[in-house]
Amino acid sequence: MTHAVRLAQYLDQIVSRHGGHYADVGAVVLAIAEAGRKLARLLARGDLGDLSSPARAEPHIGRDGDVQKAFDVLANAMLHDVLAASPVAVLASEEDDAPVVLDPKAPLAVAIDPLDGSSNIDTNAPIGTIFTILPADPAQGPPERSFLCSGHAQLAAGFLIYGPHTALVLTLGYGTLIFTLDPASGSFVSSGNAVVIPRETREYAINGSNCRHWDRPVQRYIGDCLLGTAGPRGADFNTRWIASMVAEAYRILIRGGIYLYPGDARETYRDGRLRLLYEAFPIAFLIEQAGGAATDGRRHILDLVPEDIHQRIPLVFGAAAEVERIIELFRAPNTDRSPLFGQRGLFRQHTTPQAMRMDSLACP
Ligand SMILES: O=P(O)(O)OC[C@H]1O[C@](O)(COP(=O)(O)O)[C@@H](O)[C@@H]1O
Ligand SMILES: [Mg+2]
Ligand SMILES: [Mg+2]
Repeated sequence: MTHAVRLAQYLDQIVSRHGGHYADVGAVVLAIAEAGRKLARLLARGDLGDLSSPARAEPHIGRDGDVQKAFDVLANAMLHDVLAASPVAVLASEEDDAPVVLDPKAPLAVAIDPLDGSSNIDTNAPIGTIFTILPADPAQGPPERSFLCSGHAQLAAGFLIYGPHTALVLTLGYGTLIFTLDPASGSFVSSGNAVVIPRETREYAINGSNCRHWDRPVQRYIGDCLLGTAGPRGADFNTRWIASMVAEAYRILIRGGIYLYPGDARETYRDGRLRLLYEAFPIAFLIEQAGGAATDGRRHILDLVPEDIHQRIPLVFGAAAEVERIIELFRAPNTDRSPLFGQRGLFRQHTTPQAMRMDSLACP
């Protein structure tokens, strides 16, 4: 039997059970939660005025074609402020080209996606803030060095989700817990029960508009799901796509499922869309601590080491049995091909994804 626990209490418990070095980690988590509380209050107003508009008159278009919104910039500035007053040596952010040194003598490095799913600000769909906390590299090297280590180095990771309610999903390596914000008291409170993702699922999330660009193993996996009870899976699948990874991850933590943002044949999407350091690493840590799995198709996400703080990575996470199935399809993509993607199927088989053309689509 577990009891409701406040965030600060939980962090104290971790310190007393697992060591004093978690005190600094706890201070950083509380600082991020404080910024999240303020962001949630702002978003709850609804009318954000210019905050949901492009950040500049000459819109800054990112490498993936995204326009940086004024709210992306505001969220980044708010997180910088709280983390500058925390034991953080260096901060990397999706919104900053290079890491920013805060307190060179401090023990921790933090990487953030200040606003995930920011294309959804106007639509009232859930969006969030993702973070990972790592040990700072004590050597006086270039600031990015602290971030160029494997995902196993993470001391803590989490995300805030700003939806119908605000919640903080957190792991310090001792299970994944969800803390819900009580707007009356301002406290984040958890039931104390660790989250468990079922191994099996019949629900997947992927941006299906990119199907003609996908690599064969992904086409095969989705094709089998689409065939439902008539196909090799022998079961009907449900599909979801919110275009906000925190919202998809939250749903998977609550009721299971699998999320895919694979690499594809488009020039700028060979490595997918999501960033290894501040999107894939924290989500993989949270999902694995909840009994799920995360891969780029071939390797475990947490085994990877970024070469660059903004490096992208194909990302598949969620129900462990489905993630294993995807890894198996990448290992042996041609065995027992799905009829949906065969010669007379929905998508004709091409030797390379680049060779696929629109005229190869034939609606069933
Ligand atoms: O618009 P697409 O290609 O479907 O991509 C949506 C994905 O991109 C993201 O919005 C990327 O995150 P940012 O909003 O932080 O750039 C994910 O949250 C989401 O799953
Ligand atoms: Mg993001
Ligand atoms: Mg973002």
